[in-house]
Amino acid sequence: MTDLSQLHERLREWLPGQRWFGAKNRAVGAVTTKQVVTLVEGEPGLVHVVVSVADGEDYQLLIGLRTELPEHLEHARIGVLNGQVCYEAAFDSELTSHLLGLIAEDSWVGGIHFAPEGDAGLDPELRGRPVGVEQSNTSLVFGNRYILKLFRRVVAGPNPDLQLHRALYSVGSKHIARPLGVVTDGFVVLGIMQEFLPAAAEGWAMATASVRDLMAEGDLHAEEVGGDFAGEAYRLGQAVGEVHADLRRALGEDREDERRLHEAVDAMHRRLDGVLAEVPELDKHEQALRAAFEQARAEGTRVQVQYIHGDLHLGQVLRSPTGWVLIDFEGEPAAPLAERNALRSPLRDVAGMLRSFDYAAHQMLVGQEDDHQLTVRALEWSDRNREAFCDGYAGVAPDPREQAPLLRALELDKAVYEVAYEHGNRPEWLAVPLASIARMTGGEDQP
Ligand SMILES: Nc1ncnc2c1ncn2[C@@H]1O[C@H](COP(=O)(O)OP(=O)(O)O)[C@@H](O)[C@H]1O
Ligand SMILES: O=P(O)(O)O[C@H]1O[C@H](CO)[C@@H](O[C@H]2O[C@H](CO)[C@@H](O)[C@H](O)[C@H]2O)[C@H](O)[C@H]1O
Repeated sequence: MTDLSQLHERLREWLPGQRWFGAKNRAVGAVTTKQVVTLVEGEPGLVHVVVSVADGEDYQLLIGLRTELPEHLEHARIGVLNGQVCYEAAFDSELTSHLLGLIAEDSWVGGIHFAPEGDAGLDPELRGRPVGVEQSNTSLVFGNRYILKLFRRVVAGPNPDLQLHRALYSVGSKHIARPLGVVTDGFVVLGIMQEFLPAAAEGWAMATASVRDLMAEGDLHAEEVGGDFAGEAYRLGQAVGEVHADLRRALGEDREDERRLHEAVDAMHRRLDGVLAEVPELDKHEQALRAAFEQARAEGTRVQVQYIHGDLHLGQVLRSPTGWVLIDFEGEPAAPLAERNALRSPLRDVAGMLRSFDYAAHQMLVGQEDDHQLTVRALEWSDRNREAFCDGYAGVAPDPREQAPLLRALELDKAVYEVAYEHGNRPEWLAVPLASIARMTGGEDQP
């Protein structure tokens, strides 16, 4: 095994600068190497590495090795090891192309299995380029036909993204990208490859463009402005309802049960405890949040549970020419695997999407001077699209609005998660979930 110990100190500095690194708001302790596998020998070389950071998180790295780094890869430099430059290999298409070849040829290298799914029939010759978006993981697109997502934080156990894609594909779901390949070391799913949808637009980009149109025409209502999103929000609601039905069909569901409601509410309080300890700005909302959680318990709504997406928002849905497609069934990146693999209420996904409409409408106001007209427009856009989404969902599944206290508690619980997420990843956006909590509970900090 290549000795990477000379690189550990450098990785301690480099890791927190990566978008996908989960422990950004904590000091990184010692870094140790768990596994090193040489995937490509020679110049340039490619090694697959799993490192542990001191607080027990494991991360997957793809490290390129060259004696000299060309100018266009300089931004990817990590450090120097035995006279060779080490760098983030995801940016080097000369190296990433090997990954597709390994999957297409169903290969084993040093205990790692690169396998095609079913009769995928992959073309091994396409070159890979990284997806240019901020991500929790790293995705490579091959010739606009395949997309390989390499999970950065690796956790042993069943991978919900892979399991749920396989299950949905097996029942012919219209709303997923076809699974085409998997990379695993037997304990951990390291990556999954899917059909790439080149003509698809991201829901977040479409929704925020619609909000921008509305803001530019401050005197008009949402339905009077070009780029109204309500028709798409309705179809998205239908698609999410259909995916939930497909997941029930493929994997079953569990009966309604009051115990589950208590467990769900207890988990909301526990999450709040954790976030309060990290983010003092949330203190003033504690009482109102706990009251909303308890109201859901008191209403005693019975909770039907099943497999769900787990982290549904407008950045996880793509509008393809034939309809909405849901991606990334991994669940919340920071949640423990057991929780991400558990059966949960489908209202959780509905709540995630409702939060996202609120985000799309209000993120544009962050850091701006208060403008009453724009604030009213943002609320109007959010209400209109949230209703349209619920109408679409209710056309194919039980109407989520019939369980209003639980839905509200789940939305607030998601907003608490977002407070922690923004605090750790995008502090300048912390105001977005905090203002939503204030609006929903009638508290301070309302814009
Ligand atoms: N099948 C696909 N076709 C086209 N683009 C995709 C596809 N899957 C993912 N993407 C693009 O890659 C981005 C990241 O994918 P995602 O699975 O959400 O990764 P992460 O878990 O890192 O957030 C998405 O926002 C989308 O723009
Ligand atoms: O897409 P990921 O699985 O990485 O999800 C994480 O990052 C999301 C941001 O990229 C974050 O979503 C929050 O911001 C979105 C806008 O950027 C908004 O649409 C979502 O509603 C909001 O929750 C997500 O929470 C996090 O898990």
